[in-house]
Amino acid sequence: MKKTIALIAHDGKKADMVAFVKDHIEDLKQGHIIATGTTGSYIQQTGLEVELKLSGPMGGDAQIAALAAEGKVHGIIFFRDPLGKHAHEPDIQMLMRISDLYNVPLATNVATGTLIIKGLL
Ligand SMILES: O=C(CO)COP(=O)(O)O
Repeated sequence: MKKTIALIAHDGKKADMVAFVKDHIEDLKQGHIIATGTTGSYIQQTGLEVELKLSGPMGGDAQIAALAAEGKVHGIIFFRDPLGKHAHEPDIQMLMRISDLYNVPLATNVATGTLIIKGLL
């Protein structure tokens, strides 16, 4: 069964996410990739197949959290912008809480994101 990996990046980190996807595209092709809407539309430009959820501020983080709670997401790579402020901060915290509650690996930077890919794909 393919592992489902969620990719999410705040605006200040979207370029980093695209570079990360390009660096790991062959590994990522082994999984089922989902992403929040805007992040996903950038990732699609790399040629990687991505299932798009809603944009983060419109509920995309919450959708991914719900899937994680149902055991349908096996790893989350979430490049947060430590300098940004977000109207949907409660959703972001909820996603992180759910990943801890259900023991779903969640990476917040390139180094740990690489470990998730190497461990799961
Ligand atoms: O806001 C986000 C995560 O909290 C990301 O959402 P987008 O990928 O739609 O920009």
